[in-house]
Amino acid sequence: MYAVGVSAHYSFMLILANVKSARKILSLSGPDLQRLTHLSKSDVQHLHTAVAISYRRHSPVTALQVHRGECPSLEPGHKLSLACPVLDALLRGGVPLSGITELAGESSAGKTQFGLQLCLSVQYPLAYGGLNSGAVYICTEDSFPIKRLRQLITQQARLRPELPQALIRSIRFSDNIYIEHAADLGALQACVSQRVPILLSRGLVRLVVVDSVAALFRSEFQADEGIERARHMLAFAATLHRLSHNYSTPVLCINQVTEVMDGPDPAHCNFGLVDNKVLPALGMAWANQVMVRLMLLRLPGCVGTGEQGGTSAPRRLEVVFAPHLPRASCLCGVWEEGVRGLPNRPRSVTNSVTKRLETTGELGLNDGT
Ligand SMILES: Nc1ncnc2c1ncn2[C@@H]1O[C@H](COP(=O)(O)OP(=O)(O)OP(=O)(O)O)[C@@H](O)[C@H]1O
Repeated sequence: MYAVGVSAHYSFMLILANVKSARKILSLSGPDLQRLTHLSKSDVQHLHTAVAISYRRHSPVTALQVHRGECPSLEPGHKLSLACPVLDALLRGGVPLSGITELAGESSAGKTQFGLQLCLSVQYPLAYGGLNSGAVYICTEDSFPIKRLRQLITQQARLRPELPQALIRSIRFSDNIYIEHAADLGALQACVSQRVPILLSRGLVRLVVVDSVAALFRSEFQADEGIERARHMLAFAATLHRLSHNYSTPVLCINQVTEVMDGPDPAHCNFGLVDNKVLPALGMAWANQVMVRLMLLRLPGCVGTGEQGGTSAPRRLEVVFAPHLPRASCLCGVWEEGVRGLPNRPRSVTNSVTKRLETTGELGLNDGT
């Protein structure tokens, strides 16, 4: 199919030359197109320009415009808030609007809790760190934790007391979260390449969460099918990148971890080895597709800064790599009302836990914030 603006004469010559798509026109050089269609040089130039213009989604933005903040569609500097000042400080504002952000961690580390919290945070107006839109949550493994989501919604006023309470009451959080289940890789690829773009293009969502990315790639390939697995993984990541960049939408991929059996390897340190024990799943092929890699590690003991005096197992959220962040970490916990970072030195950490965390060096890790 040709672009709007291609005249009947050009169409006739193109059909005769068996050039039947805009992609083919753009991939042929001027002289090649001239030779095949017998059009003049200026006609071919006009044809190339007409096809390129009608297929270009947005007009180009110069670096100067971005620098001056004259491109509102790019929302310069805006990030999706994690709904907690400590966590936002660690990530310098929150999750970036373009590129893949990965959150890896062991089972029960609290990865899904982060994903759910972002699905609520994205629904707030820009002024409160949201994107004024909904979220799509793609489950590949477990069923969607709907009860926990309902609980988090009812607890929003406690999690975010600084926000106008009327605003919190006015948002119909559960109406703006679209849940997808993908049981195999084919279903996952169909979901991200067919259904998710529709939600994004209609402005219904501006956050994509994949929970988890490792499950299907791990289960559908044997150990000797590494190349095939990498091929599928790159195709999947390319689709996510395209969606993220076209719609300026954060993509959060939750990942599992693998235990390192053969001792510490310094090469692993840059890719997420926490305490020389675990590494995010899916290897280097996947790591190269990720822009921001975060690790969540559950620590022993308990901390208590829950709104109603509740306690939580402490966690450490660590920036493993990101182009705009130093390697840093902070302590956090999961309470009934959601996930919260703990200020630099949490006063409410019980004495024994404080001692244990101090001896293991877990406290005072807010080095980069
Ligand atoms: N209502 C709640 N109140 C307090 N803490 C909770 C609540 N619900 C969940 N949690 C905490 O969150 C943990 C589970 O977190 P989550 O389901 O996000 O783990 P996960 O990292 O996604 O694990 P998996 O990889 O197994 O899915 C629980 O162990 C608990 O510590």
